[in-house]
Amino acid sequence: MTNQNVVVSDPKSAIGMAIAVSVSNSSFFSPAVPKPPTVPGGYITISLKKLETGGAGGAGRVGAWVDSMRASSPTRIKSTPSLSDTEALSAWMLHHPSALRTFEQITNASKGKQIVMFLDYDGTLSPIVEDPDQAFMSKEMRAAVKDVARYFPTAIVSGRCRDKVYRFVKLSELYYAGSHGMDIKGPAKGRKYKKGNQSLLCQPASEFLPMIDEVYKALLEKTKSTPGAKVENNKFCLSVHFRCVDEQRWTALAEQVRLVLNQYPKLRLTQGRKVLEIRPTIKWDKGNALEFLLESLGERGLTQFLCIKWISPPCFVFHTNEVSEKLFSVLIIRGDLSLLRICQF
Ligand SMILES: O=P(O)(O)OC[C@H]1O[C@H](O[C@H]2O[C@H](CO)[C@@H](O)[C@H](O)[C@H]2O)[C@H](O)[C@@H](O)[C@@H]1O
Repeated sequence: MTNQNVVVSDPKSAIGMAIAVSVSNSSFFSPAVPKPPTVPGGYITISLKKLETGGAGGAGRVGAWVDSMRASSPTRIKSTPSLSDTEALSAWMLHHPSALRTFEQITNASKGKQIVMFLDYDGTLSPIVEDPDQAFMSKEMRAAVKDVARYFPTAIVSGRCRDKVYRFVKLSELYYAGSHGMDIKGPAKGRKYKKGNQSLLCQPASEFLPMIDEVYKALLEKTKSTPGAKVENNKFCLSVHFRCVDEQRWTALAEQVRLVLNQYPKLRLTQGRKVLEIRPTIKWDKGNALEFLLESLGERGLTQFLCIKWISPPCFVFHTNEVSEKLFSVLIIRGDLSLLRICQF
């Protein structure tokens, strides 16, 4: 597994990095990068879609938004997977070799590296629920994360407001990157990875705070006539949830959002799971947050990393930061080890 050149491409997958890899002994990996299908007991990751905002021509644009809203499949656990789900899973597994058979290679690649753990929150540490304020994590999950953080620097990278994620997770020894990576803070507790007394803080979109606040109020007002719509203030970005909105009203909701956003060309719209996300146009996302955290760990004397990202669907991705990086990833669907697969992102 040598000479793998890693290119960080688009900011998505649940924690924000899609990575293209060229691998010399490519037989180890499958060439394409299909998304894992919906699997029994699992979730599907919805690709981030950049949706145009600003300018005229509202009707066509709203239509495109609504198409995209429809295309974002529900992420609830399916109790009875359909035949096509099962077929899609089998086809996907065929192209993704079992990680169990190459486990030695995986552990060899981790030798001499600092393991760093990156975790998503919604749909990974907590189940997807209708009310975003009720997305609690279980005691068991908290204990598991606490355990991991005893051994490796551990970060939670989320689209949510950092304080809110902290209130859910309640572990002061972790790194938190909220607002899609635009609000990063180092551990309040534990000096192991700290530089002197300095606590790490990075907020590259702080100039947008007043604008986000203003747009939050405008969206609250504009969408109040849409039953089920919920606007969430994530500090440096906003979410308009439509999980509980009747599909008949999605067009009206998209139009309400468009009317507000038309006044703010410095904001852009993206889409998550049953949610429209409004963010500053700055070139900063979860991938940048991940790189920033690795750099800052580097300044603290740690250099060779093996990053493990745990994303939705529950998945571990291993990523080293060696020059001409070696990268491979392993996808594990919770609860079924036979689904531990090598993937290429
Ligand atoms: O990029 P992420 O870290 O995955 O954040 C995306 C959104 O996550 C949260 O919403 C999602 O989870 C909710 C609770 O389970 C669910 O109700 C919602 O439908 C999901 O989209 C969060 O509340 C949003 O602000 C984030 O944009």
